[in-house]
Amino acid sequence: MYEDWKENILPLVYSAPESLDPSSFSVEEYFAARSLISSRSFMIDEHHGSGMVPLADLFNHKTGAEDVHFTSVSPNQEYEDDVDSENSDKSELSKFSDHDERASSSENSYIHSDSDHSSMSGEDTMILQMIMVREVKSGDEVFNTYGSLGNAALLHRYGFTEPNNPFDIVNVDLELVLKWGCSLFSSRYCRSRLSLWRKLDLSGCASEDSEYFEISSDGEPEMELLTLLYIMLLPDDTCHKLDMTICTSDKISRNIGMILSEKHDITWDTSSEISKELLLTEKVCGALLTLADIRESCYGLKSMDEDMEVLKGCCMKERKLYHSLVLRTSERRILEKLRTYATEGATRSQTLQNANQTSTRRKRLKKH
Ligand SMILES: C[S@@+](CC[C@H](N)C(=O)[O-])C[C@H]1O[C@@H](n2cnc3c(N)ncnc32)[C@H](O)[C@@H]1O
Repeated sequence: MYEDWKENILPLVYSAPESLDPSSFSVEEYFAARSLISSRSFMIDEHHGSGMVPLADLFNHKTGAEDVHFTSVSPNQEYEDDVDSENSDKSELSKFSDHDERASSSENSYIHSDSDHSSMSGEDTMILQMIMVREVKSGDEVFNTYGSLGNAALLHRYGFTEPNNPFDIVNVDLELVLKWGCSLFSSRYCRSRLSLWRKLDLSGCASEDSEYFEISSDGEPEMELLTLLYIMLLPDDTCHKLDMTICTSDKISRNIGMILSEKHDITWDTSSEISKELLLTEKVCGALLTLADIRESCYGLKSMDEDMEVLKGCCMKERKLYHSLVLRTSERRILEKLRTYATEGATRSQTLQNANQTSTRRKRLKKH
């Protein structure tokens, strides 16, 4: 953004220093103007990109409970369609920030033009319908929804958070996972395990300058993270075997599934995907617990209780403090759930291992 300002705004100010007050065109002013626009812009379509839509940006956001809904329709459809049967061939309009790659590729970030009347075809006559989809009492606020967004995304794009947001997540950077790995193994070891993981066609979520994994609001980590931890902790011989299998076959998921099931003495259904249960070994669960601690340390020295205390005493006038505390405390609650998830996973893994050992012993006894 700074580069944008330097390239586009600064030359403008230099070109007309008498008529343009430089203080109105400072980098801070530019950032403020950009946030105002991006928090109110919509993705129109592939052809037009993002833009302002007068009136559609009137409404504040409520998660999963919109009162008003936007759809774009062709003029012919407008009078034919029944307002209640809105879903079939109309398209959705949603808010999005033009900085975010995920948002720009997510389903509800576009007005999906129906093919016959695409604005790309030159017919720029799509009509925007603003439809009330709920009863709203007179005097009550009418809400739209900007999508299924966690608090970090809401704060980053729109400058606010929602308490008890069911779409909240915690991001764990790949860098942080590697930091954990390098505390146990050499960096060469970690790099080779990471490259094996990549050979399985896996990756984290990508943002501008980092790769990360999501922990959902109920504390469940992404499959990709579990697989990476699992591979980091595999014994060398199993790892080598996996590497060889990957190099000689294209049925990657099936192969890793077979190797894992072999190791755990579990019957593997070749048509099924690798399950989280299979990956949740005691060691992987231990790694999750350490990762939760490392991630929590990013919040500094204040404890969760201290944060909650400050939040309780914080009024809405202190907007920045309030929203940063809602974000912090909700993320820390998710990390707590991740710990519970890992602890329960470790117990299940232990039980499964004990059961397997008992059954192996019985089989051996029968043979004798
Ligand atoms: C599209 S505008 C919504 C109309 C808005 N009230 C305005 O100022 O134009 C988006 C901005 O409204 C504010 N906003 C929207 N929903 C909100 C909410 N649930 N709580 C607090 N602020 C909200 C945020 O500042 C956000 O950047």
